[in-house]
Amino acid sequence: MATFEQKLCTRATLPQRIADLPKPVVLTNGVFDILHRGHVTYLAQARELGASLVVAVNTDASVKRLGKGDDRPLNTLADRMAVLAALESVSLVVEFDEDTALEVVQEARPDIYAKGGDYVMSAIPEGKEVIAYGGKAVAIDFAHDRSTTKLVAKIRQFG
Ligand SMILES: Nc1ncnc2c1ncn2[C@@H]1O[C@H](COP(=O)(O)OP(=O)(O)OP(=O)(O)O)[C@@H](O)[C@H]1O
Ligand SMILES: O=P(O)(O)O[C@@H]1O[C@H]([C@H](O)CO)[C@@H](O)[C@H](O)[C@@H]1O
Repeated sequence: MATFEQKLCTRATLPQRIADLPKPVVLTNGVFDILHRGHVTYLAQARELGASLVVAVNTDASVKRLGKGDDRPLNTLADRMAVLAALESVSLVVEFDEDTALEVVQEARPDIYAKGGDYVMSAIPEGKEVIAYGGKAVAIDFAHDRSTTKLVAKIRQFG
């Protein structure tokens, strides 16, 4: 097993694994189907908000329910998690099968919840929850105009 795979974490062990991380802990969530520059910049900025970064990743079934397209995700959960775990900015990677990461936030109780600037913190369940228990919710501005959907469209153009 590659060393970075030690960052992969089950839901059952999440609270204990978080207890062992340097504080403050930042948590974010998402699909991360084809990783791009926007993602890695955003994750590095999220990590800089604290001392550790936990990434909760949508299962393949929960991605399907998000309506990004019948062919999504292109990369399986196991592959998306492994790629994220290999990043220097990332401390732990966990999956979630619910429609939102609210339950993960309730189990993990991060000091800081971060999401890309396409979300309004006070409008999403994860942001509301962190604010309610006295944590911080931070929307990080987009540094690069990139998206997995755009990349897929570009690839299809030449297919
Ligand atoms: N270009 C970007 N800059 C900064 N943050 C981003 C960027 N793209 C996505 N993010 C953030 O990364 C997280 C995961 O995003 P997501 O997987 O939805 O990326 P995406 O490329 O927009 O995907 P898709 O095109 O499939 O919707 C979200 O919190 C999102 O806000
Ligand atoms: O990668 P995405 O599409 O930005 O990730 C989604 O974020 C949603 C957000 O946290 C608002 O609740 C979440 O609900 C969804 O399950 C995806 O993780």
